[in-house]
Amino acid sequence: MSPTNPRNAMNDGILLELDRVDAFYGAAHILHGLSLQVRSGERVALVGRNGVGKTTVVNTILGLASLRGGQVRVGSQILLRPRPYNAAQNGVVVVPQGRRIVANLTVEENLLLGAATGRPGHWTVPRIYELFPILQERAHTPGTALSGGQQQMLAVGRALMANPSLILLDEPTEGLAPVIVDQLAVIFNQVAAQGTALLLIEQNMSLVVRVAERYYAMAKGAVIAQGAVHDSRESLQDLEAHVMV
Ligand SMILES: Nc1ncnc2c1ncn2[C@@H]1O[C@H](COP(=O)(O)OP(=O)(O)OP(=O)(O)O)[C@@H](O)[C@H]1O
Repeated sequence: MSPTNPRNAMNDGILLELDRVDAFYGAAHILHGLSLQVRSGERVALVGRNGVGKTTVVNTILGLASLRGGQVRVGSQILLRPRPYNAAQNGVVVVPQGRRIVANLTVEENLLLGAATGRPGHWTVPRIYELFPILQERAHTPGTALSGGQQQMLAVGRALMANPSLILLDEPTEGLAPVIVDQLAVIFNQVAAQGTALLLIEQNMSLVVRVAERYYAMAKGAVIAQGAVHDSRESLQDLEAHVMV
């Protein structure tokens, strides 16, 4: 994309683009000329060891880390100073690390929070309950009374309620049992098949090879490798080399 030609920017299928981004927390320089792109309907993984800056990518998009070089684009909007609401307004929704379920709201109320942007689309409460029947069973339970895996399903359901074009998933399987990770792999593929693009930040490469079609690998605040992902042993080994400590 040429940043000087906004007319082309409208219809090129790019949902998210970081272009040579430098981002900081105070004086701490975390992202160094980082570029990545997600297009309509893509399933992209962002991988790398602890502390390389993956969550800072999300925080930069949300304006929670300071963007001091390069630019961020969400949907057709180029953001020189991103604010937390810009992403959701442009169809890019985050499932944050740690899930952040609202404690004093029920499961259903947490889901309805996700619809606050008012974007119309496929996803409604009944459709979320079809995807996650356990959430319907527990609809009137406080959200934080759910198990870790169920809270992750609620966080994904809440994000879908915004009818996003792209969901950013920040380490969605952290701390979850393998059987729950398997269920989430199926769910993420169903969501993608319905047309929503995914940016999956993950340390569990067995999940990445089942969900993603291409990847970016980060080290020290920059992208150091990128390529295709296949559901194969070779691809798994290739990806694991980027996250092994
Ligand atoms: N609010 C903050 N202020 C200053 N430095 C921070 C802040 N948050 C994170 N950092 C630092 O920024 C760097 C990148 O952190 P970040 O959370 O983006 O990494 P990550 O790749 O997401 O790691 P993890 O997998 O552990 O979440 C780390 O060195 C971290 O200590």
